[in-house]
Amino acid sequence: MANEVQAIELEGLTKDFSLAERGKYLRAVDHLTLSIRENSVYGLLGPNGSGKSTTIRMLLGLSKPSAGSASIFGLSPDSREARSRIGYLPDAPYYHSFLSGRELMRFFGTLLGIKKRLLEERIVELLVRFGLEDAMDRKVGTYSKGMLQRLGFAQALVGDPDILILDEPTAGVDPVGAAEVGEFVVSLKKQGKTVLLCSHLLTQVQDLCDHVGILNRGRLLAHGKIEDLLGDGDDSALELDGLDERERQEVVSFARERGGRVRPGRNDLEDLFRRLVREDSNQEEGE
Ligand SMILES: Nc1ncnc2c1ncn2[C@@H]1O[C@H](COP(=O)(O)OP(=O)(O)OP(=O)(O)O)[C@@H](O)[C@H]1O
Repeated sequence: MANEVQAIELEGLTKDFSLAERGKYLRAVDHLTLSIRENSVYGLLGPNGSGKSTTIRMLLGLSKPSAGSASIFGLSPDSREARSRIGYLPDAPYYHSFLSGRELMRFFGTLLGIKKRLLEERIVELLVRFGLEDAMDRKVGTYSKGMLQRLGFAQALVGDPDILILDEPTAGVDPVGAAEVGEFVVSLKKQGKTVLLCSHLLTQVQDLCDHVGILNRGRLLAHGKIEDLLGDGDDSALELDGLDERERQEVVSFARERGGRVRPGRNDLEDLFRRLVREDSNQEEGE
C-alpha cells in the first residue's frame, strides 16, 4: 500500500559533527533513506564508526538531524508518543549499581509514566521472564555480565513498546546467551513487535532478520531482503542437497581431481558485508 505507515522511516537522514578545526565537520550519517515495516526484524549492519549509533540516537530523539528526517509510526522522534512506543537496549548499558534490579525497573517505568500497580506487576513478570527472579532484590552491582544484559532486555520492555532497538545485544554474552538473544528476537516478532537489530554476529543476523541495511561511512551501501541481496550466489560454491554420501563424495572427488577447490556452499551475509565494505573503503582511498 502506497500510504502504509512504516514503523520507522528515514528520509535523507544526515548528521554532521563539528570538528575542532573551524569550519570542518565529520559527516557521521549521510543521506540515509530507508523504511522498516511494522512487525519485521531489520538488521542495521556496519563496521565500527559507520554511523549506526548516531542513527539510533536520532531515532530516539536524543540527537537532532543536520538534514533529512526520521519518523516513528509517522511521528517525530521528539514526540512523547513516539518515545513511549520505543524500547532501547544500549550497547553498553550503564546502571546505577546501588539499585536493585526491581528498583531500577521501577525507575525506568516511572519515567515512562506507567501506573504503579501495572508497573509492579510488569516488573515481576519481566524479571521472571529473563531469569532474574532470585536476583530482583539484589544490587545491580553484584550482577554478572549476562545478568546485566538480561536486565537490559527487561528494562527495554518495561513500557511494552511496539519497536525494540537492540544495539549489539550479544556483545560480551556467551554462546548460550547469544542463542537466547536470538530466541528472544523471534518471540518479539511473534508478539507483533518491530525490531531494529545492530549486531556484528552476522550469521545470527542472517537467521533472524527479514531485511538488512549495510552502512559504511554513514552511507547505505545495500539494503533489502537478505535473499535478494545474496542472490543465487556464484556457482563456484555448490550445496549438494539431495545426494547420498557416496554420490556427494563422487562429486567432491571429481572436482578435486580437476583442481577445483571445494568449500561449504553457504552463501552468506558475512561475505557480502566484507566485500561491500572493502570495496567502499578502497573507493574512499581513491577519492
Ligand atoms: N558526539 C560526536 N562528536 C563527534 N564525532 C562523533 C560523535 N559521535 C559519533 N561521532 C563520529 O561519528 C562516526 C559514527 O559513529 P557511530 O558511533 O555512530 O558509529 P557506529 O557505527 O555506531 O560504531 P560502533 O560499531 O563502533 O558503535 C564516527 O566517526 C564517530 O567518531
